[in-house]
Amino acid sequence: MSDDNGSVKLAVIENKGRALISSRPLMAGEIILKDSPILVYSAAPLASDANFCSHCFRKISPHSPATVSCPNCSSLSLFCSSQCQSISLSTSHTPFVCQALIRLSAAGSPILSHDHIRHVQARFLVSAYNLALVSPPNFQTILSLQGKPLIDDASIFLHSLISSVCDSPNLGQLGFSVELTSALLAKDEMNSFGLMAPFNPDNKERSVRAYGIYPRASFFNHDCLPNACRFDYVDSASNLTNTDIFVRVLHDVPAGREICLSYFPVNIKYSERQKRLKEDYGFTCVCDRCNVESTWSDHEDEMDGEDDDDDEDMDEDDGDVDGDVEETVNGGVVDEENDDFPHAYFFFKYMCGTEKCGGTLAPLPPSDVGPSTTMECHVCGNLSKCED
Ligand SMILES: C[S@@+](CC[C@H](N)C(=O)[O-])C[C@H]1O[C@@H](n2cnc3c(N)ncnc32)[C@H](O)[C@@H]1O
Repeated sequence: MSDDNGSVKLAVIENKGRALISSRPLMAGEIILKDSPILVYSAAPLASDANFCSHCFRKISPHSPATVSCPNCSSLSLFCSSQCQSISLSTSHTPFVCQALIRLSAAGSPILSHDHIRHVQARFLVSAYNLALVSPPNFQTILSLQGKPLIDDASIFLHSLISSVCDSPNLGQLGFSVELTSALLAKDEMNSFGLMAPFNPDNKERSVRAYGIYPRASFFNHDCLPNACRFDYVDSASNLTNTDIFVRVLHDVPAGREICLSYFPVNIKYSERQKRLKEDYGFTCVCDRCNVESTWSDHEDEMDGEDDDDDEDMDEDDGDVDGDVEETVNGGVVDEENDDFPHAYFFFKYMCGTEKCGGTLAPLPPSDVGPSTTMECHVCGNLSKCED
């Protein structure tokens, strides 16, 4: 596999599976992958009022003259324009989806007494089975992604729920079963990207508006000191491509190097990162940062600007980052004053300084004259001058 501009290719790495590696030297800020989702579904609780388009997930006002609703489920599904409505009625919001959402949201529906996470999983399953009916190749792509099925109480409950709300004689031909439902849930958990609502400094948590499955971006492995991060522009990008994601490298990368994202904000402490990666992704991280931090005591674990109470909250006062970095190699660090914290430079240069943000900074794409010195935060979107 190669992307549009030939910057990454698919490889297999021992103990990691498929991975994306640079096929040529990459310049800081370069867009190495632009990916469109094959499935996007809402992260909102069922039976809640929609305040974003059910197709493109752009924020909308229910009172805007352009806003239209679904002719069948009315306020359950609003669209930002008749164009989105028309596309959606034959793709993501077919009669199959509409009827399932009406039933799931009806008073007395068994899902309504469950946690938000089950609502979102139910939405995902309806969307995924709909995809199987409207785009079998994309459905097969989802099944080809990483993720081992686990038949547990949650998947048994969700399968029986979906059986009771989804009507289609064609589902049987797809192999509709609790095994398939469990497999889909595993693929979603392992591979979906959250499309975030805009950053609001008053909220501690940045809410996820929708989840998307991106067939090529799903091949990025995790590193606790990533060399790339992904950007989305759900509210600001032009209609119908606004759910695309863009992956940019943080710094220059030589050819043949694995390109990794961090699966969560980088300012999370070692034990929490290991726990999440094990529980949610099924692996033990042995990246360079984890190797260093595994030798730290619990006290030291909290010394790099991490906040125990809030993963998203970078407490700058706790940071060891003081700019005393002597030399850098490829985004790595040589800090002569602090051998125990070789990644100080990463936090200094690539960690967003906006309060309560926790985002990663990447340079804007390079121009003909060279790399940009403006950094963009992938969470709050703030632009700042590069600090060296
Ligand atoms: C989104 S997928 C990434 C692509 C995946 N390697 C594949 O073969 O499709 C996430 C999965 O990749 C593997 N993975 C990602 N980062 C890893 C790492 N740093 N070390 C070991 N395995 C990793 C884990 O199996 C994880 O559940």
